[in-house]
Amino acid sequence: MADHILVIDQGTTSTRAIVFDGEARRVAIAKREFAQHYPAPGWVEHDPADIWRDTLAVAREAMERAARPIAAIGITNQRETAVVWDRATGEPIHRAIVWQDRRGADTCRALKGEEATVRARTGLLIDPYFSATKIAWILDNVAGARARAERGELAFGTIDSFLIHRLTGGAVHATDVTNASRTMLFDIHRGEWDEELCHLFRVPAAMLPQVHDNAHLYGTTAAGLFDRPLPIAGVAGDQQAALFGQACFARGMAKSTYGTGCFLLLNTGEEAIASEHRLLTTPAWRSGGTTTYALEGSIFVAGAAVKWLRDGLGVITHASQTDDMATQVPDSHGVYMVPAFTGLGAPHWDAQARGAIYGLTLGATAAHLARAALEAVAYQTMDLVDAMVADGGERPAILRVDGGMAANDWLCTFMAGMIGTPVERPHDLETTARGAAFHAGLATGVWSGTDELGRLWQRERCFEPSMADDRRIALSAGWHDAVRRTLTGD
Ligand SMILES: Nc1ncnc2c1ncn2[C@@H]1O[C@H](COP(=O)(O)OP(=O)(O)O)[C@@H](O)[C@H]1O
Ligand SMILES: O=P(O)(O)OC[C@H](O)CO
Repeated sequence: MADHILVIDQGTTSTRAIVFDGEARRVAIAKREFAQHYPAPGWVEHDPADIWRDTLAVAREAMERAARPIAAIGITNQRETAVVWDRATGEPIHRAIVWQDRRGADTCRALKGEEATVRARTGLLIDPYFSATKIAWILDNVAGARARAERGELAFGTIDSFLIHRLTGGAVHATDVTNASRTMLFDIHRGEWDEELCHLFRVPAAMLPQVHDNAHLYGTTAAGLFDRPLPIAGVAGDQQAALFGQACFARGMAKSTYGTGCFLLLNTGEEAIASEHRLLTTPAWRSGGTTTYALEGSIFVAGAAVKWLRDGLGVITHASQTDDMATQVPDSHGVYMVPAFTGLGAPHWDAQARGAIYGLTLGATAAHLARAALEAVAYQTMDLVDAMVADGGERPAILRVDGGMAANDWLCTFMAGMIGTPVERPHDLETTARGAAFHAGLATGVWSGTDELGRLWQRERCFEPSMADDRRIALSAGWHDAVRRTLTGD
């Protein structure tokens, strides 16, 4: 029996395809980076044609390298990013508006009075990060689009949905519960689209895809795309997929992914905890109609601050150098970096805040800046964990980390110290793709259930907390002072 799973991981800056074997080991990978478009300050767009072209290319390449029969396809993706296409031709009517895009800010500000309702139903805050205002913008700015959408001629989808549509030759318009939950149009308690929210955000319900469990037979790839038609059997937004891929199946387990940004998710079981600290409540997965929920803290800048040290300031040539630089100095010399380059996410949600560096003296060096950039990531993680605990979530006994930046040993050690919890790193840092593979493998009988999947998770290293309390308290106070000075109150 074929037991290999092909996962398409469509991220913000690259599209990857990874083949996993029946032991969830990676046997082949192919990757392509694609163009980012910034048509105006605060706007970010992707061309869906690029995404489709790269998806096909990397999927074919990875399958060829693996040279094994594929049992099923899993899809995981950057969330919230919105595509609107013509149902008749399958052609997008505008470029995709990316999750980082802030053009819906004015609309969101005008609707702030409705926040309590939106929060109660969707688990989200009113923010341009989510899809709803992006869809409305396309309908209002492409000639004739709104009328066509109302007549049912246009379809909306997040990237997973767009890819399912393309892969099935236009036969299927569907998404999964995790992607649906990031639109601001989905009631996470009833598990359905919400007509009133569609009305509020001016998105015709006729445009929306059907919503399914994560492990589900979404459709079969169209003839001619691959050697033979393949079932698409698992779909999840990338951060929820990472929680699943990190085998955080039990309530109280948490993972944090450090890529461009950082996303920390805590499994809260079948309870959808309403946050009082501006965290998001989000479905982690749905199986047999039963939803497991998570509390999510989203930080917009993590690895991006290190990238800025490299590309913006030129003080490093490779991201991994920050590990040695931070080790070289005994402390940050009083330097704090608040990486609010694109505003601050959870728990502050201050869209107008901008990055700041405090405490500079003539003694500050590039090593102190590098250390301050890494420390900021740990401080923000600490703030998220504290907010989750204050919301009634359990303090995670262990934090599992992944993503490119989790390769940084110094960061993992410092983070364990600041949050007072062991930080565990798995062998496979591609946990996002792994999570989608798990869903697809469950749907097709490659794996029997979460007990078996839990046994496939392998620890590479555990970083134990070893920081003295007085040091942690002093650093934390310095960080919070820096954040206070950065917030705009907007
Ligand atoms: N060893 C490292 N130390 C610090 N930062 C790193 C390291 N390796 C990668 N990064 C940062 O992590 C990010 C890359 O992680 P990745 O998971 O590939 O991101 P994404 O999928 O969001 O594009 C980059 O922003 C890079 O600056
Ligand atoms: O593409 P990534 O890995 O940066 O993830 C993006 C998130 O899904 C945005 O919510």
